[in-house]
Formats: sequence, structure tokens, C-alpha cells
Amino acid sequence: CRLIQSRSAVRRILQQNRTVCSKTTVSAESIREKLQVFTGGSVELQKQQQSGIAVLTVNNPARMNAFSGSMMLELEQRVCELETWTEGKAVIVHGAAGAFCSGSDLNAVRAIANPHDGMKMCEFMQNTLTRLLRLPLISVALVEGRALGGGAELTTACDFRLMTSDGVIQFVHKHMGLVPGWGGAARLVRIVGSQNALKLLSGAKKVDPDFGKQIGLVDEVLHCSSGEGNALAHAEQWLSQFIKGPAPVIQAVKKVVISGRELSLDEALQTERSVFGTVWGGPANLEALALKPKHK
Ligand SMILES: CCCC(=O)SCCNC(=O)CCNC(=O)[C@H](O)C(C)(C)COP(=O)(O)OP(=O)(O)OC[C@H]1O[C@@H](n2cnc3c(N)ncnc32)[C@H](O)[C@@H]1OP(=O)(O)O
Repeated sequence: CRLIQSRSAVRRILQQNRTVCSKTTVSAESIREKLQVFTGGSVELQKQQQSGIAVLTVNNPARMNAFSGSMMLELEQRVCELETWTEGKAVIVHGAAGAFCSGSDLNAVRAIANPHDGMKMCEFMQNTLTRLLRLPLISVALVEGRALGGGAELTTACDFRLMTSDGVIQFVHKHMGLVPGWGGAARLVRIVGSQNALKLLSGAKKVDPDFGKQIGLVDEVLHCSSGEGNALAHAEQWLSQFIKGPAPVIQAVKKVVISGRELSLDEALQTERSVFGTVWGGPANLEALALKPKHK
């Protein structure tokens, strides 16, 4: 009976993403059609099989990597691809050409500036970013240059935020007569607490590396010279301390943390037992036992 209960808990946490996805699929159809009209840029995914690190690039440099409508659809597609990457350990989200992302493309925003379409777009992006955060991969937002509006929200949909010395995160929504709608406010409160979140949102405050570290929004400042791929190499280096070992173990770690973050204590404990059952007596566990390690 206990086995059946714990299996159903695992199924629940693992199916969370699919449930959110399918609920939104029907209602999102009409907004998909509208979004795909606003083209430009791309969202690219490169999976490095050897390291288990994927690099997700927001690529629209002519508009400071703003999200066009078609890029919102592509982002969802890329997240879908990552959900089934069983050999993966981590994903780095960054922007092309030394900028992170300047939020939604203001041309698309103007064209759908009515409450109905706005709500549908918001629901669509909330769904995609929730699935990004729930991936069983360790996710890192690498902020070079500016992360504005929806770009700032995107950084909160990752487990960690790394910043180069020129990085800035700014929730500019208030200046646009808005509040975050891609789930950024809810996640920000959980990362920095409600006092800091209120200051950042109501003051549209610029978060530079020092301030970011002080309030716990930024996990690490990367001191690297500018140059294509340099910050990315530093981010991979930083990440390497957390992804040593086989992918199933790294993914199990992320799953127990997601359940701890999102479920009630009873449900999280149940899920933890179930995930534990997937690694206990597994190849990595048996190999470690055979080596008789000393954790000095
Ligand atoms: C729920 C989601 C809410 C949102 O995300 S609302 C959108 C919030 N973002 C914004 O308002 C960003 C507005 N843009 C800016 O503040 C500045 O362009 C920015 C990013 C600080 C860069 O400033 P500069 O370095 O001086 O460069 P610039 O202004 O000449 O920009 C270069 C080209 O990029 C364009 N751009 C930047 N952000 C954009 C956006 N979000 N949508 C559409 N186009 C955007 C900008 O118009 C300019 O294009 P062009 O060279 O004039 O053709």
C-alpha cells in the first residue's frame, strides 16, 4: 500500500509539468496564432552530450534580445525538448551578443495591448517559465548586460543567477504601467523575500552585481574579460562544482528540491522517499559502496 502511495506521489510531481501544459494547451491555441505573426529572432538550444550542459540562447540582438511572438513559441518548444533530455544535468540560459533580454518585443506588445490577449500571453509565458523552473536540470541564468521587464522575470525562472560586472536586472514593469505577468513577482518574493521584492518592483530599482549579491538575487559575480563565449565558459566552470556525477543522481537532487519548494511537507516527504527509491541500489550507489569512500 505504501509503495502504491509513494509511486503516485512521484507520478504527481513528475506529471505536474505535463498537467500545467495540457491545461493551457486548449486555451492557448488562440494566442499561439497571434504570437506566431510577430516574427524575428530565435531561441536556440545546444545540448552538450559530454558535459550534460545545455545552452539556451535568447537570440534577437537587433532588439536587445526582446522576445518576439515567435520566440515565445520557440521557448516553449525548447523547454519541451529539455523535459525529455534524460542524459542532461544542467541548462544555462543567456542572451546573444552580450545582452541578456529586454523583455517582450514592444511591437508585439502594442499589437496585443488589450486585456484578453494580454491575459492569454501572460498565461502562456507563465506556463512555459514554470516548466523551465521545474525541469529536472540545474538551471542558471547568465546575465551579461541588461535583463529588463520580462527578461528580469526570465532570470527568476532559473535556480541560480550569475552576473558579469556589466550585468543589470531591472523589473521596469512599473515604468510601463504594468506588473510582472510571467510569474516573475511570485518567484521574486520567494527568492529575495517580500520586502526586497516590493522595493525592486515599486522602485523599478536597478540591480547591479553588488546589490544583487547583497539581497540574494545574484548567486555569483563572474569576473571575466568581455569576448564571445568567455562568460559562458566561466558559467560552465562555476556550474561544474554542482554537476559532478551521473545524470540520474543530479536529476534526482533537483526533483527533491522542486518538491520541497512546491509541495506541502507531507507530500514533499512522500516524493523524497519515492525519488530516493529510484537511486537507492542504483549503479552510482553500488559503485560508491564498492569504493568504500571517505568523505574527508
Ligand atoms: C510582461 C512583460 C513586460 C515587458 O517585458 S515590457 C518590455 C520591457 N522592456 C522595455 O521596455 C525595453 C525598452 N528598451 C530600452 O529601454 C532600451 O532600448 C535598452 C534595452 C535599455 C537599450 O538601450 P540602448 O543600448 O540605448 O539601445 P537602443 O535603445 O538603441 O536599442 C537597440 C534597438 O533595440 C530595440 N529594442 C530594445 N528593447 C526592445 C524591446 N523590448 N522591444 C522592441 N525593441 C526593442 C530598440 O528599439 C532599438 O531598435 P532601433 O535601433 O531603434 O530599431
